[in-house]
Amino acid sequence: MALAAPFCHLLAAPPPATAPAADAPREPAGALAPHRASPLLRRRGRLLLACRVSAAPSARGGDAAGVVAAGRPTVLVTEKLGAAGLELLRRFANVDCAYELTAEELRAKVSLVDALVVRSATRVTREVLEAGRGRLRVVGRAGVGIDNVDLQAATEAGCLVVNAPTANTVAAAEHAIALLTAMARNVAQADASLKAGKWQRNKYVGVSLVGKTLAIMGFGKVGSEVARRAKGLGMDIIAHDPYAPVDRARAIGVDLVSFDEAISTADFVSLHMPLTPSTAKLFDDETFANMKKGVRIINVARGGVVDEDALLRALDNGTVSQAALDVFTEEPPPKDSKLVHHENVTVTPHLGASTSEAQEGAALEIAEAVLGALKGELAATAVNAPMVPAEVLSELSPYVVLAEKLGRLVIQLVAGGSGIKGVKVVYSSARDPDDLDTRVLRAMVTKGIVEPISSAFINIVNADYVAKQRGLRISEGRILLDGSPEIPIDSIQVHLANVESKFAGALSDEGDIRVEGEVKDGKPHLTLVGPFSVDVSLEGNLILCRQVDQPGIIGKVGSILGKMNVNVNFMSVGRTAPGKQAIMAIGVDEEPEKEALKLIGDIPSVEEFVFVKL
Ligand SMILES: NC(=O)C1=CN([C@@H]2O[C@H](COP(=O)(O)OP(=O)(O)OC[C@H]3O[C@@H](n4cnc5c(N)ncnc54)[C@H](O)[C@@H]3O)[C@@H](O)[C@H]2O)C=CC1
Ligand SMILES: O=C(O)C(=O)COP(=O)(O)O
Repeated sequence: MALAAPFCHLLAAPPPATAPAADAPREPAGALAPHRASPLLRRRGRLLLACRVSAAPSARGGDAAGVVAAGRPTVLVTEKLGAAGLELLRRFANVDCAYELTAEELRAKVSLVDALVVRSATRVTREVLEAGRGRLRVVGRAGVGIDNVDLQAATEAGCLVVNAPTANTVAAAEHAIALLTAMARNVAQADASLKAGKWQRNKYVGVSLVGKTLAIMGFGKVGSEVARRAKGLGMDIIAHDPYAPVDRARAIGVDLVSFDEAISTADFVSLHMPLTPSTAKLFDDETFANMKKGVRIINVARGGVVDEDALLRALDNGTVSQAALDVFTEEPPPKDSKLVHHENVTVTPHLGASTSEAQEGAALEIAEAVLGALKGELAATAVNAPMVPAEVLSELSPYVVLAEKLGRLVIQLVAGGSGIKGVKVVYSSARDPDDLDTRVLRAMVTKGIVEPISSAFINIVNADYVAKQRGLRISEGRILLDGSPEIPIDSIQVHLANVESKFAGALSDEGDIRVEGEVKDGKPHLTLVGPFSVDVSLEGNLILCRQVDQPGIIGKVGSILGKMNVNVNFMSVGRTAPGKQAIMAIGVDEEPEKEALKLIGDIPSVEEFVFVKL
């Protein structure tokens, strides 16, 4: 599906996949955060995509053309979503809601859709992403944890993964508190006992929370909200999180401590870290053995961070006196799971995010992100693509086009058979290098270089990955100019070192193929080929001719093209000195017939020429 929006080519490159950084709450110590609803909810009625990158029409506003102009995208939703989010998706896309699909059914369906929206129960494996290759461009996770999505495979396939990281924070934190208090007072067990006709007041004596130490393992969005709430219960809070900013903890009145200190001093341990290779089964026999005897554990994060067999052993030998679990390694857990049936364990079926408020919020948050991504916008919640702020993207938008065109041009100047290894992109700018984020531009140069010579489909998500796979080293350089930092970039040069060129005129004095472009009136222009200055719009197709500078050549070439019905839209001649070598750059709307190109080549003073499709 072709999309009309200006950034659709970005989705058609990335630092390594990283989870979005935790929101740093700034409220005073002890204050509870409100529900972190989606930007849409917060701005009531006005859809502002979290990362709007252009003046493209709003997805909710009157002009839906940005999304649907070239055909409505199709979105597959495989788990129940809040109604408002579904409604928003339906306004701009064909929505197929198909729940409880088998892996085989999912693979079949995914090949027919542009986007897939899931929650935690759908496993978006490499096979699923392979099945979607060529069409599937966005996976939206209506929630936080993206451990059910194979991020590496998505990146390789150029498929953007977005999540909804804020809408269910409060719900998850509230559920952790619910489990903490219910566990301490045996609420679930006492409820079951009373319903079974018993009255067991002595059996269900609980423990108090006030004055007890709670260790929060993973001090991100949910962890910090749990800390605030638990403070209100009079608990002493410590937290362990190797990546959490100390000031955020200090602002809430929480001490960040080492893993060992956290687990050995806490009466209650609440888990709030993501499931990653380094957190898988972090809570094992050894960890439990180092905990305070009789400790109580709450897990509203992911079952996989706990070795469930080890937990069962720790419960049986009394090291852990109680556990409250919302999440399991396998969901649903086996019916005869000893852990689930253990009398000292309180369980819920992954309900952390299941409040109506959180569901509506997450559904809207993901619908906005998916629709924005389908329009080619870079969502603020992209998980496997560079997080480039909206204003930066908006400012760089004409340079994005220029970067890709220069990449396309330079690769077509390479003589067949010469392998490209090193690409250097040099930005001339008066701006402080720290204020110029060039990741998107680098990705687009890569796209321009690799796409014409391969079947690879390259976008902002997978450009770096594909470049690495192909052994392409893309380096960047800066030329600092005096002048106004208002304009982000004066020119972009692309150099290819150690390659032969089929157009010797493009070789710089250092022997590399070199082209340079600028943005003029918002349009990409070619301004330098090798040592020759030219000025030609980088649109459509281009003929580059090298000749000895003399009168009449422009006329000869122009008349050949005219006779062949090829419209010349731009022409520029650059020369090193009068009467010496010159380069003629001719922009043409149509691709000239071979015969026309041959006739141009036959003009005696034309020493070489090349036709390039941009
Ligand atoms: N049960 C449910 O329905 C829900 C579960 N969750 C889960 O809760 C967890 C936390 O979610 P958020 O707070 O939104 O994520 P977040 O990304 O804001 O916070 C996670 C924190 O864990 C920290 N962390 C990473 N590795 C760690 C390690 N080895 N030791 C200690 N800390 C580590 C990170 O630095 C980060 O601060 C995730 O696993 C998420 O999937 C979230 C929402 C609902
Ligand atoms: O957001 C998360 O990480 C959750 O675990 C919530 O999962 P769910 O969307 O309820 O399947």
